[in-house]
Amino acid sequence: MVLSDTSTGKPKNKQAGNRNPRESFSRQSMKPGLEARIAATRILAAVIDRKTSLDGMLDPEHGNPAFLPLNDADRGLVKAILQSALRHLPRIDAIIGQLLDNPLPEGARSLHHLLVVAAAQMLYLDVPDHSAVDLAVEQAGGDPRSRRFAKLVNAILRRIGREKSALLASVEDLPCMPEWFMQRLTDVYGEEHALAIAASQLEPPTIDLTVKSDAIGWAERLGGQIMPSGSIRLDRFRGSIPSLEGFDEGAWWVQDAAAALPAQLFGDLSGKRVADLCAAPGGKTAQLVMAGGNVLAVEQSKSRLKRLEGNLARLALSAEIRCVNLLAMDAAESFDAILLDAPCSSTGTTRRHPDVLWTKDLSDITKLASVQEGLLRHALTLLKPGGRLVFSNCSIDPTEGEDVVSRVLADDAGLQLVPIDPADWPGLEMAITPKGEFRTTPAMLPDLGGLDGFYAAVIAKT
Ligand SMILES: C[S@@+](CC[C@H](N)C(=O)[O-])C[C@H]1O[C@@H](n2cnc3c(N)ncnc32)[C@H](O)[C@@H]1O
Repeated sequence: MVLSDTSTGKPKNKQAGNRNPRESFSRQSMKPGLEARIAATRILAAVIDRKTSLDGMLDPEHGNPAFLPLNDADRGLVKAILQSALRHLPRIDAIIGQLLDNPLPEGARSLHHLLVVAAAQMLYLDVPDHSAVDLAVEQAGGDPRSRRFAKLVNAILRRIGREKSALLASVEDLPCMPEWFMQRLTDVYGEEHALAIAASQLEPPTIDLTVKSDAIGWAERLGGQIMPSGSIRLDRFRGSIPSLEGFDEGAWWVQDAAAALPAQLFGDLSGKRVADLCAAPGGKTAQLVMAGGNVLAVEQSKSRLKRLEGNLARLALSAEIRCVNLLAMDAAESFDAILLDAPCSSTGTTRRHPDVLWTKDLSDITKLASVQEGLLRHALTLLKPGGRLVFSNCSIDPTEGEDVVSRVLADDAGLQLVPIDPADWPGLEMAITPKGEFRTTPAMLPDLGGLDGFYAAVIAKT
C-alpha cells in the first residue's frame, strides 16, 4: 500500500501550510470544530515535516493561513491541541502504533497527523470521544490523501476511546522527547536527571512575574508566591495576563524565574553605562534599567524591537534603543557592564514551547554555539577594563553555555570567570555549577513548579 502526500513538499510562500486545494471542504458547510481540527493538522505538519516554529504560525496577525480565519474559541482549541500533541508525541505515536496491524505507509504524513490530532484530543484534552472520532472520520473523508483510510481512522480512534486507560498506562514510562534529545540529556545530566527533565516537560508551565518593587505586596495581591529568584509565581494561572491587577500601570512583566537571574548578576548598576546586546522583547532590559543602569538596548530585528519599545512604554521605563547587528558595533564605544543574552536553541523552554524538540536537532545546537561564540568575542571588545559581562541563554545544552565560555576564557588571560556565590542565592544552590555558573534545568525546584533551563556566567575584564 503506497500513499502519496504532497503536503511534505516546500510551501509555496513564506507562510507554511497553506490550504491544500485538493481538500474538498467549504468553510460554510463545515461542522463546528472541523475547521479548527484541519488547521491543527496542517500546523502540526508544518512543525514536524518542515521544522517551522509554532509561535510564528499562531501569530494573530501574520500566522498560518489556516489559523487566521478562525474565531477566538477555535484559535484557543488549535493551540491546546498542538501543545498537547507536541508535548505527548512519542506516547501518541506509540499508542497509534499498537493499534495498527502494519505501520502507516512512509508517505502517509497527512493521515499520521490527522490521527495524532484526534488522539491528542481524546487522550489529553476534554473533548468527548464521539465528537473527536466523527470529526476525524469526516476530515479523512474530505481529503483525497486520506479518504480511503477513513474506516481505519474510525477503527483506531474508537479503540482509543474504549481502551484509553490501558493504552495510557502502557506508555506512561516512555519519555516524551525525541530520541536524540533524550540521549543528549542523559549524556550530560545522567539518566535520573534526564528523565526528570522529560517528566517536567509534560506539565503546563507556570506564569512568573518580575515586579518593579514590593514583591511581597504584589505576591499577596495576585495570590502568587515569591521564588528564590525574587520573581512572583502564579501557579497554573490560565486567565488573561492583561486583565491582572498591575498590568496597565506597568508594575510587573512576565518573565520566567530562571530568565530573571542573569540581569541580577550585576548587582547595583547606578551610574553605569550598560549595554543589553540581544535585547528584545526586553525583559532583561527592564531589569537593567530598574537596577539603575544607563542602558543601551541593542536588537537587530525591527519587529522584535517594536515589542521591546511597547514593553518599556507600558512599564514607563526608558532606555536608549538601537536597531543594529551587534557585530557592527565599534569597540570605540565601551561599557561598564554588558548583558549578552544570546540567540540559542531554546531547549530550556520546552515546557512553554514543546515544538522546539521537533524543529531543532544537534546540528542546530552546534551551529548556534558557533554564532554565540562570535557574538561573545565581539561583545567582549566593547567592555571597559574592569567591566563585567554576563553571558546567558535558554539552552539546556552545555555546548551553547559552559563550552562557549570556557573556550573564550582559555584564549585571553585578561578575562576571568567571576564565580557566582551560592550563599547569595538561597534556594538556588543546586543551580550553581562547581565553577560558579548558573545552570538551571526544568527538573529543578519541582515542588515550586520547575524552572526554565538557563545558563549564565559572569566574565570580568582586567
Ligand atoms: C534570546 S533573545 C533575547 C531575549 C531578551 N534578552 C529578553 O530577555 O527579553 C535573542 C535576541 O537577540 C537578537 N539577536 C540575534 N543576533 C543578534 C545580533 N547579531 N545583533 C543584535 N541582536 C541579535 C534576536 O533578534 C533576539 O531578539
